[in-house]
Amino acid sequence: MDKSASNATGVLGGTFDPIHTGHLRLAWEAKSRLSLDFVRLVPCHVPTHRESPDTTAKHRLTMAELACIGVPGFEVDNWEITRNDPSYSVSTLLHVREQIGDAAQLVFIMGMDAFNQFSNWHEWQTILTVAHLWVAHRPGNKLPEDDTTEYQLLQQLQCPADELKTCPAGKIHVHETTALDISATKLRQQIAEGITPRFLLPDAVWAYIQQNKLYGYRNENRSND
Ligand SMILES: Nc1ncnc2c1ncn2[C@@H]1O[C@H](COP(=O)(O)OP(=O)(O)OP(=O)(O)O)[C@@H](O)[C@H]1O
Ligand SMILES: O=C(O)c1ccc[n+]([C@@H]2O[C@H](COP(=O)([O-])O)[C@@H](O)[C@H]2O)c1
Repeated sequence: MDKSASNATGVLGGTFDPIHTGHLRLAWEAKSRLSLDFVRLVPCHVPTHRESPDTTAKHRLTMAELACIGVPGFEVDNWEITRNDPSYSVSTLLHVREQIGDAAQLVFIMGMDAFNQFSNWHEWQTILTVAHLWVAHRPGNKLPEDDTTEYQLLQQLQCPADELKTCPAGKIHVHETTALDISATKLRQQIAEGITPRFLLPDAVWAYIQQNKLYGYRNENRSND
């Protein structure tokens, strides 16, 4: 069976602590521009590259699920969350590749901050044999410096978005995604300081944070939430 016909898939991995509009818009623009059938949001469990989040994997997974409700083609994949080993993207992408077949387009979606560290990732060369990279500019992030592996990768593999549709893996597109200066770090700080993050993340996610008192949310003196 040709599995490629309707399986063009994007993968957005993240800590999602919490998921926010910057993530969703990033995923949506990739899906829309590349006519992807699905985008899987994959919350990571045991990050290898940063401190473990304070928020439990279950909360981060639930918030991602809430964010995807009613968004056509968006799915949450609990593959990393249900495993106890380190969350390496190469393993996740090999797993997705097995599910969608060799011929389908597979695109790993990331912001420029993540791409700037890409050559430190576990088995990054394998990732490029399994998936394309869709790299979005992010406010405050610069293109890789010219003495870096990431710069060399862009020299060799960067191409217009449409070229990602011509083969299953191995190319990189840098996209002028709508600039949204939103980060989970800033949101966590704002919530702890009593500043409402409304409209920077989906209403359902904000309601969940309030109900579960995440990120130091306290409901006293909060009349305008
Ligand atoms: N506002 C944004 N615009 C474009 N890409 C983003 C944005 N926010 C996050 N991303 C990308 O989404 C992926 C997952 O990000 P992550 O879950 O770490 O969110 P974050 O906001 O960067 O979190 P934190 O501030 O905790 O590091 C990364 O590839 C990151 O570059
Ligand atoms: O596989 C790796 O070595 C690796 C190293 C750094 C980051 N990643 C992945 O990149 C994604 C974005 O990471 P972060 O820190 O921005 O949430 C997330 O899915 C991480 O698991 C993966």
